[in-house]
Amino acid sequence: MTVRTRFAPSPTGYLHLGGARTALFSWAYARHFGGTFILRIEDTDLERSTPEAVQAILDGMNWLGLQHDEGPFYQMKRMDRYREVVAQMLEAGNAYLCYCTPEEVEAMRERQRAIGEKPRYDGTWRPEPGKTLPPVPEGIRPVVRFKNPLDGDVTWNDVVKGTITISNRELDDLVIARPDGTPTYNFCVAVDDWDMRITHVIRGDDHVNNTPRQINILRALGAPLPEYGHVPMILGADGEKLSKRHGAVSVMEYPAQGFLPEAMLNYLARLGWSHGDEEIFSMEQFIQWFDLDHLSKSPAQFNPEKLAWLNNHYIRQSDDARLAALVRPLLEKEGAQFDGAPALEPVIALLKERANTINELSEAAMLFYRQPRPDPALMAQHVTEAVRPALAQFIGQCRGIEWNKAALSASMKEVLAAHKLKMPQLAMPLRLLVTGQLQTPSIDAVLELFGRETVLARLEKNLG
Ligand SMILES: Nc1ncnc2c1ncn2[C@@H]1O[C@H](COP(=O)(O)OP(=O)(O)OP(=O)(O)O)[C@@H](O)[C@H]1O
Repeated sequence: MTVRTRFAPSPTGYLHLGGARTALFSWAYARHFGGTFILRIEDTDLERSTPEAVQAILDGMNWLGLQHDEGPFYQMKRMDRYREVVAQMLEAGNAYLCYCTPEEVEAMRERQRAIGEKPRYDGTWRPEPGKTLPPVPEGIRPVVRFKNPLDGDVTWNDVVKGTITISNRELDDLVIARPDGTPTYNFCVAVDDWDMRITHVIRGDDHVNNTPRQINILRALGAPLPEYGHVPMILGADGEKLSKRHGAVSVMEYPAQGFLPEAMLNYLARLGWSHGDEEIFSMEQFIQWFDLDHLSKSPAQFNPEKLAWLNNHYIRQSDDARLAALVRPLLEKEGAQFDGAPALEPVIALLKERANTINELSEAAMLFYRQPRPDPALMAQHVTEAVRPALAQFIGQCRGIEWNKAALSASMKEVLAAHKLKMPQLAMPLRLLVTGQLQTPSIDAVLELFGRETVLARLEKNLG
């Protein structure tokens, strides 16, 4: 059997980390078994679905590299198929027309609530052998209801949660088509999973309540049942379920903030799944390891610090050319001047250790691409009369040394010894004069990158 999994978001907003993590598990399960991963857009909620949200989902999946093998299938394009199945179910007696108005259904529920019963459809229009149905009222367009079994249980062996049993008495005769003929959610999902030959439905556990309804519909259709695995929810830092309606951030905010897709994937993979103590792994490794046995049964909370830590790891691992290509447009936006400035790649190499995001890397790199404007108060504090002679000697030595980190460091040490100063007394004014700021990576490395002519020009200009 070929494993076939699907991710089935509704385009009622962007893709957030909770949905993306669930998509990742579904994708990885298919990849692990050399199976097929299907993308299905559940766009039947016409009021809330938008083309922009569809695009946002596709963009998010694409950024993460969660390529689908089939689809995207759009439910709105499958209406004829749903109507066909509704007709078949009516024909087979698995569904029936119900002429109750919404007001009558509400009144029915009120009565049940009043006597302390769980509100449910009372079966007025449900055909049973020997039962006489009420006369069909004039001018009412009926809904179609599914003839849910009255007794017994629905049991499935959830691949994440273990055995789950729901009594059929808990389940109403679900409306599967509205008065205008449009099909409803659980019905469409069941037909789709059947038609798309889904073998494993891996989805968030917010869907557990839908599963017995879908199983009953699939059974009535004579369709094979997929395995179901309900993965725990991802909670936001506030402990609430991440949700579009609850202000969760779009996956696409993360590239904008300077996160790398491999860091995000690694982070998401560990949200609710583990392989021993492994924290850092590639997607190839993840696909090889991924199974449904090591999923956590409790919700996982989003932890921005851990994501930042992983991003820093992947930034350090990335080659400088790739990082430079990501950083350059950000620098350009900040008005960076590249003429006569150090090449970007060695700058990246110097700074990437400490950057948690590409944006931080870009901010740090600006040091090399703007004119320094040392603050006069800081100048007065650091460029004192006591250090000026030392600076003058250093400038003099700069002409005669080889221009590299080791030679610069040796030259500075010589100046310190001659003037009985400590390193910060020379390094701080040098930083201020050459870069305009006090916080930089090690001064010898910074000076090396700027190059002899720029360093001397800036020292001479800013020393006045
Ligand atoms: N916070 C979450 N954690 C894990 N999975 C989630 C989360 N929110 C949604 N999912 C899962 O993502 C998949 C796609 O969901 P869908 O796009 O329909 O979101 P939704 O359930 O409408 O979410 P929302 O509550 O944000 O509107 C489903 O399998 C759903 O269970």
